[in-house]
Parts: sequence; C-alpha cells; structure tokens
Amino acid sequence: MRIAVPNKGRLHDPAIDLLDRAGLHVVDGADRKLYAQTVDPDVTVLYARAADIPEYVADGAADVGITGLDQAQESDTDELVDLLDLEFGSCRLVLAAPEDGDIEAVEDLDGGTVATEFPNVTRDFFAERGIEVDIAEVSGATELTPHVDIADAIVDITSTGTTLRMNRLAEIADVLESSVRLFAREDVADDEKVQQIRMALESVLSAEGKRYLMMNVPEDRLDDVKDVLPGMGGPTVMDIAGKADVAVHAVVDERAVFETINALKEVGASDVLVTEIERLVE
Ligand SMILES: Nc1ncnc2c1ncn2[C@@H]1O[C@H](COP(=O)(O)OP(=O)(O)OP(=O)(O)O)[C@@H](O)[C@H]1O
Ligand SMILES: O=P(O)(O)OC[C@H]1O[C@H](OP(=O)(O)OP(=O)(O)O)[C@H](O)[C@@H]1O
Ligand SMILES: [Mg+2]
Repeated sequence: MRIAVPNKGRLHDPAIDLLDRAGLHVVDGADRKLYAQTVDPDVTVLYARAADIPEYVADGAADVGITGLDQAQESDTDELVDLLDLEFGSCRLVLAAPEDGDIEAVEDLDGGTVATEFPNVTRDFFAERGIEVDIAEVSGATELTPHVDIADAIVDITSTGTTLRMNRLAEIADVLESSVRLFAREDVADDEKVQQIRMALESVLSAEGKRYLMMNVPEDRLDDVKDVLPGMGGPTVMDIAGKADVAVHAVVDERAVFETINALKEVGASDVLVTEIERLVE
C-alpha cells in the first residue's frame, strides 16, 4: 500500500504530523528521499509534489494520496474517491481583478484574459457560465499578471486575503473551496488497508478539541454526575476496590471543560483529572 504525501511546501509538515498522530510513523523519511517506510510494513510513503499526487494515485504509482481538493479538481483524473476531509490547507480559489479597474463581475471578462495556475478549473468555471476567456497559464506570482498587462484578472488561491490586498486585487467571484483530503483510487477505495488508514486519520480529527475526564464520585451522586456529563454515549463507570466511591471517565468538549468541572465539583466529584486524547475511534 502506497500513500502519496506532499514532498515540500505548506502541506508537507501537517500531512506527516497527521500520519504520525494516527500511528503511521514514517521511520526512514530522510530529506530528499522519494520513498519512506512506515511502522506498518504494508504501508509505504511516496513523496510527490502536491499537484502531481492526484495523477500518481490515478495511475497506480500510489494507492491513496493526501493533497488539496483544488489539485484533484485541476488534474484530469476522475477516478479518485474523496475519502476524508483532513481539515487543513483550507483555502479558496477566487476570481480577482484590479481594485481600481473596470472588471467588477464575471461577465465583464467576456473576451478577456485570465491568468492562473489552475487552467482546467478556470476553463470549466467560465464554460459553465458561457463566458469566453483566454487563459494564460502561469506557474507562480499570478497576482502580478494583471499589473503587467498579461491578464485582466486571475484565478488564484486565497486564505487570509493578504496577498490579494497587497497586490491591490479585489475578489469578483468564488471558484472553489478547498481543503486537504485523503483521496483513493476507485478500485482500492474499499480495501481493508485503505479503510484502516482512513479510520486512523479520522480518529485523530475526532480527538481534536476533546478532553478525557477522570474522577471519583460517591455512588449515591452518580445520577447527578451523569446529568452533568452528557458526552458521547454516557460516561464509563468503574468500581474502585475497597471504596464506596466509583471512578467515572468521560469525553468532554475542550470548550466545556471549565464549566463541566465546576458543575462536577458541585455534585460531589473529587480527584478530577483532565487529559488530552490522541485518537478517538468511534
Ligand atoms: N495560502 C494558503 N492557505 C491555505 N492553503 C493553501 C494556501 N496556498 C496553498 N494552499 C494549499 O496547499 C496546496 C499546495 O500549495 P503549496 O504552496 O504548498 O505548494 P506549491 O506552491 O504547489 O509548492 P511547490 O510549487 O513549491 O511545489 C494548494 O494546492 C492548496 O491546496
Ligand atoms: O491569502 P493569503 O493568506 O495571502 O494566501 C494566498 C497566497 O498563498 C499561496 O502562495 P504561497 O505562499 O504558497 O506561495 P507560492 O506562490 O510560492 O506557492 C497562494 O498562491 C497565494 O499567493
Ligand atoms: Mg504555493
């Protein structure tokens, strides 16, 4: 089983970090290597450019891949299954034009030129609207092109909006919302190993923002404690040898921890421990 992961750029570190937290540690991932082993002898990591990953997965060089939805939409592959939103690399592809220019709506671009690193997505966007544009494919610094007469507008990535603002460009329309996904080739999407990887990654995401609470509770206050801990499927209750108290464990939303502990103390809980959760397999 091969999993393609961005070899550099902003997606590399968070992708490796997520695999790590999911228990799929890369064991010999020295810089500039093309392949690395993971702790699972059946899972190899293949490092590739974020833009090439959809094709690598579709062609069989890898079985699953971690890359942006924008890259999957741009590639000509349609046999990829979007298995899981990995909740990082969130950005938007937008159509933008000079703030002080004449282009204020998509229609104003009829007969014009649009520069982009995403020619296929851009072509589809205008074709769906019946607007004819020339596409100037660039490989970076797209924001410059409307200021040097290469294009009238651009389709490019934005997240904080800083780059557009710095280049005096205004958003005209949304083209695509993107985040990083786990993609699989259609013919392997249901394979056991692929599903195990999906589940492991999902368990990390499920644990994010959650805390594990442990406490001691007098048995006769258990119902009150349960009322305070709605949680997932109710708390786990265990007898403590030689004691009248019971131990109660529960998963609580991080934002509710402060309030929950105060309420627990009021109904008689003691020795409350709060810990982080690495993974949560539901
Ligand atoms: N500013 C941003 N905020 C959030 N996500 C982004 C941003 N820019 C890019 N991305 C996401 O990261 C992906 C890869 O972008 P990144 O800049 O890391 O690689 P790249 O520019 O293609 O790398 P290189 O050209 O150096 O190989 C994009 O396709 C998009 O999904
Ligand atoms: O809205 P912002 O937060 O300003 O982000 C948008 C910028 O981020 C990306 O560039 P990146 O930093 O990846 O540089 P690159 O052009 O070298 O890929 C993208 O191409 C935009 O230029
Ligand atoms: Mg970039």
